[in-house]
Amino acid sequence: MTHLTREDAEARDAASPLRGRRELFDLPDGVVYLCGNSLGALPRHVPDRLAAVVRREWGSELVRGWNSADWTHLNARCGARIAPLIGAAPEDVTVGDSTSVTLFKAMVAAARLRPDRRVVVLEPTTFPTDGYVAQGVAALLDLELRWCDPADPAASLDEDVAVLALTHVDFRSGAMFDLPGLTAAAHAVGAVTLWDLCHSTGAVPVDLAAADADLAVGCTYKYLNGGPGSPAFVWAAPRLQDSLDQPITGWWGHAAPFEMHRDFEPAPGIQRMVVGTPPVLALSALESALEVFDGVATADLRAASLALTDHLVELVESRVDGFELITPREHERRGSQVSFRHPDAYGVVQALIARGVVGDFRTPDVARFGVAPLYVRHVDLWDAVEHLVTVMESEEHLDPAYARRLAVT
Ligand SMILES: Cc1ncc(COP(=O)(O)O)c(C=O)c1O
Ligand SMILES: Nc1c(O)cccc1C(=O)C[C@H](N)C(=O)O
Repeated sequence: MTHLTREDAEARDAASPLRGRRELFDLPDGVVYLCGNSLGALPRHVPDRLAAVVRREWGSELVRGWNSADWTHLNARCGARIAPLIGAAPEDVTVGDSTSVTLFKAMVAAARLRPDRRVVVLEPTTFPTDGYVAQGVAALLDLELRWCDPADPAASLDEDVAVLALTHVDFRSGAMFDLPGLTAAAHAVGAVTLWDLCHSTGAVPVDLAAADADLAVGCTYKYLNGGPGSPAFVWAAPRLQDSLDQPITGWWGHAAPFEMHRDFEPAPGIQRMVVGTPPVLALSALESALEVFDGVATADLRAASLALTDHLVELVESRVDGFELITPREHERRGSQVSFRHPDAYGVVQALIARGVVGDFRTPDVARFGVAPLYVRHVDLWDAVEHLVTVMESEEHLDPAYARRLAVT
């Protein structure tokens, strides 16, 4: 039995620099939400803001909204709000297409920065879309994929490598790569880096400028709470932007879209990564959602996330048996989730969901708990583990209703 109590958890929440932020979110009663690394929670003010965009900007303004509501600059406005969370200048980030499409554009552009080289290094346990997109890019540009050892990606670098493409925080284990160190190792052999920040941004601050990184992409529906399917962001170092040759040359990436010229001429800066008409409703929801980060220091975000994930590890390890931690214990190697292997992980996760503790399962045997520091409290973790103890003691996880099926989550 742990020496930790619910009162200790309450005291930790009261001392947290992020205390009170949870009130900005509309979370259902009785739910402990530990899946913000898949789909972030709904900020309370977003439904009214979105309704106003639909009624006033679209309904009343009609096509005039491009100017009167400044829809034209929504991509850039969202990018500017994300920038401080990734160590970027506001003008160096834009938002618009899905993560997979954005990865495709960025990977082609990255490879074209090194036209004399043929190898893309990536990691075999990366999120599937990253590998699939790389396979498509390799086929298109006649490149070779080199799957590195996740324990040592730098060992796969040599002077044939054009691009090192890594996901900063692993979706399954929550393990985090050394972004500055691997960026420097890639640069030492003349390669460029493409970082996927899907599982970092909004929970794990990064400093792309300080690391002298090259390109980065990330989704906005996880810790940025942009809503299901909200569009992804892309950043490129200012020193590279005017050399980026991305493959989907649409009119919104043109230097003068409304001049309607015959030939493509890329816009200056990061705008050239944009393709077509921005998804105004999705970007409006995202722009509004990002307000929950106003006044949040990135150091506080990280400190809160680490305190919470430490606490969750301690609670699980002291109160239940049979769960093998696969998330690194070292702070410098951990993102903002805690994952355990368990032979009945699928049933455990389903039994917890039935009790209102929403985490998720990842094949083959991983129970994954995302910790979004803006709205997950220490008491939530305490309550979640209380449920876990009951599930294991009463063997609810072995209920035939939880026999493993293919699920969308
Ligand atoms: C690392 C990573 N990359 C990409 C994606 C998703 O790409 P998309 O938004 O295109 O579905 C995810 C999660 O879905 C992810 O975890
Ligand atoms: N993007 C998702 C989706 O379209 C459906 C279901 C889940 C997702 C996710 O985001 C999964 C997530 N990237 C993961 O880390 O597993």
